[in-house]
Amino acid sequence: LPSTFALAARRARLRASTPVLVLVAKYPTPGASKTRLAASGLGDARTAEVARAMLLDVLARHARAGPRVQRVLLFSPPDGAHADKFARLLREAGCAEGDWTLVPMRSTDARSSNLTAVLMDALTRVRARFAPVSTTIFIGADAPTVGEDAVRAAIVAGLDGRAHLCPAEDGGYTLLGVPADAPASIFAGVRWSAATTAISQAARLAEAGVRVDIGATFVDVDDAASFEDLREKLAADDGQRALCSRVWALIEHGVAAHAEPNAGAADAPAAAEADATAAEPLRTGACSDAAVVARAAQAGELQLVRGEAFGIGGLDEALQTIARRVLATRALNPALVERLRLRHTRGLLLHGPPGTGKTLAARALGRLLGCADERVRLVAGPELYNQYVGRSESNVRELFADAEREQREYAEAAAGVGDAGARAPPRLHMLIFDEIDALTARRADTDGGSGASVTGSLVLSQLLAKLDGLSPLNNIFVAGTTNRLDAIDEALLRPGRLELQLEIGLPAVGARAQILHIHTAPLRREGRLALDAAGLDALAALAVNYTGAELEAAVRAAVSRTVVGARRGAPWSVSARELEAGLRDVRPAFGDADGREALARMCARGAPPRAGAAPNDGGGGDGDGRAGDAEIAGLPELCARVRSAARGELGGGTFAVLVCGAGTDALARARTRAAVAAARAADAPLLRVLASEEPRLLGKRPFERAEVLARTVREAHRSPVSCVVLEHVDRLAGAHLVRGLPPCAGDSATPTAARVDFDRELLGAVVGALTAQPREPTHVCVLVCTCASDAACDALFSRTAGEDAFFHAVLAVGHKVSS
Ligand SMILES: Nc1ncnc2c1ncn2[C@@H]1O[C@H](COP(=O)(O)OP(=O)(O)OP(=O)(O)O)[C@@H](O)[C@H]1O
Repeated sequence: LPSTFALAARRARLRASTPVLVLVAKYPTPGASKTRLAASGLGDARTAEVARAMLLDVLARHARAGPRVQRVLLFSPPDGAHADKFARLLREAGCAEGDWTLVPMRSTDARSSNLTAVLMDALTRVRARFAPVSTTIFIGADAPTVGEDAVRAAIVAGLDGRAHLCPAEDGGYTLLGVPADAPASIFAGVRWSAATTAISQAARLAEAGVRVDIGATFVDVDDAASFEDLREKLAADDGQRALCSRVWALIEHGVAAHAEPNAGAADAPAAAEADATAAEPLRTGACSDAAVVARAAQAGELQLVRGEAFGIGGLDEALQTIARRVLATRALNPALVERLRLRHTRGLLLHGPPGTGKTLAARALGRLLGCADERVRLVAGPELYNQYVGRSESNVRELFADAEREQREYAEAAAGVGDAGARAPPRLHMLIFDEIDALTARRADTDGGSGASVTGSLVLSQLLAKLDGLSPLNNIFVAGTTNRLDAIDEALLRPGRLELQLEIGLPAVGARAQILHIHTAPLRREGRLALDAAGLDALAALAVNYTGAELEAAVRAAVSRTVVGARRGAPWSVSARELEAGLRDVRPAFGDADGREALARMCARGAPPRAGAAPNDGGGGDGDGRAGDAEIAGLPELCARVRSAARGELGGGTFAVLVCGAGTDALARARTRAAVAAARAADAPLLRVLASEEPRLLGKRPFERAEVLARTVREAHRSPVSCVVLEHVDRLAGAHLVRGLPPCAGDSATPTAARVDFDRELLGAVVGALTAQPREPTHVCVLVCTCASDAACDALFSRTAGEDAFFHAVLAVGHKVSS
């Protein structure tokens, strides 16, 4: 109760105080503002016009904000001449006398261009001038769509002592409401003009003990891409268009930026361009409470980590998890980290199919960690190998050398020996091992001590030694990417090594739309994309199982098609038709193209040897189990069940079908046709056919065959719906006939009949494939198996007796399965 009263009293006090809205604005002088937008082909004069129009819109829009709100125009350059110019702008915007108070921008230190100093000073002066002040809300002139609702939300949050932060789409922020109790130091150490500006600001607020509400996201215009985003937003929203009438008028009169912008950097309130300070890693600042660890990781702040700011689509959740696990402790003061004996997460392993953005995500993490590009090293696995004895291991040691040297110098300086200049904590280095499986294949898997395997093992041992030896100050972060988690030596995955492991799977439909949006952005900016967002969404729905890299390739293919198809000199733009054709040009690795070809070959094998029959007509059937194959009793019903299973009507999981039939050639063919029909009924976007006579299986040892089978099924499970045909499952399981013992005169041994036996390893692999369930509970995998001999079929059933749930559907072609 007392605390409830205290809170109510504070609220009442704050309600009686004045909220102040501070617009940070730089005068739109040609050549001196929005340099990146100007460089994008718009030119200095037009860019200044855009900047001016946005400033006028913002002034007019917020002049009408709530009656008790004080409005300050914090202007730069801060001289008398510009004060007059801004006064004229205010009149031009239709503002009444007193709507805005003109305050020249000033910084408290010699570096007048430092945005941190500018904002700290502004906060202190505003609080002194309008005391008592409740919330101080900073906005910029580059975000004309930031509205009254956002300002109101900031004022309300301030009454409860919370900050309110509206992110920009590029990782910066467009509005910050600072509550009355927050110190001005919340701006110290913020990384301005970066894709991590918003999260860095949120981390600083958390360190100061201020909770943050994350508000709506707005466009912050500073380059061609964001200007185009603004155009799209205004075009789609009548209300916003009316409130941003000046900038819209310019857009309507054909102002457009053209060249490829420098993506990724962000401005926080308008004057961010003026900030010349070097970006600092996220580990400065003072804090005194271990609870800040929890605060830094609180969900609100993590919403600020957006893949789009790094040109990554569909990986927001993965990036937020990485940020939570990796950034939270690194946002703390190193001294506190030492006192609390905290150990940062020092390693990350991203695994998943090729081309899904694992390397992109690892690089984005480097930027989130404030690692300058020269301190991020991308190492391709095989690059480290050297034929000379010991060279490969020394290559590994060299990778760590710089970070270790900096760490040593710091430790020496702290102990009073060595160079005193090295007292600043060593900066973070990042190593990204691409295809780390090449480097660290499981030591047990390396075959029998060949030269290569011994080197691989030594390289891994060296890497493990280096990871274990990293000093507690943790000035190095190691990330690995792989397509084969199963091939990674477990020693590498232990805590303290690559302890955070995340799967980056095939992108779902929303993620595919985002990726297409990212890769078509340059076309859109150039006015060469004849497709809106809804069109891209429709395309994404078509591109089932395409990875990010394949979507990018499809866009490239569409551009080539359009350019080739366009008449010489005629204007061209990429349409939905070309993008669809581009998708068809790219064969997705997790698609059905290879499977369809294999199925067509199977279909040809299944055709009855009838004179004049087309190879693909399945002998009087079209192979889909609906119209033809009438002579195979039960096939239409089987196909109907498969279809319903593939649609998810029977729930997620593995759905196995066994088609048996042997004895005569006609039965064998009918069996093959039935399997093809069942596989086609599944109509799965991922289709694989594995036959025992497969070239990739021939001549292979049982464990290698088992591995191919396991990998095929594992990959199939990545797709929402998949179908794997195991032709001759009995042979895949290594079925063979064991001759019986004949009765023998004078011998006590009982005579036995011939029986079918299996290779234990292969049978294990087949049973494993039949029982394995996709990790995603909604994914469906249809396994269509054929069995080539009655005896093997019976044996397979007797082997799996009690577990006949293996086969959810059995079609016995021309004979009766005994089980
Ligand atoms: N999620 C994504 N968003 C945007 N682009 C993507 C995405 N995933 C992949 N791409 C595109 O594909 C290219 C390759 O991606 P990346 O190298 O990160 O994949 P990967 O998963 O590391 O592949 P590999 O396992 O083969 O190394 C990227 O440069 C990018 O253009």
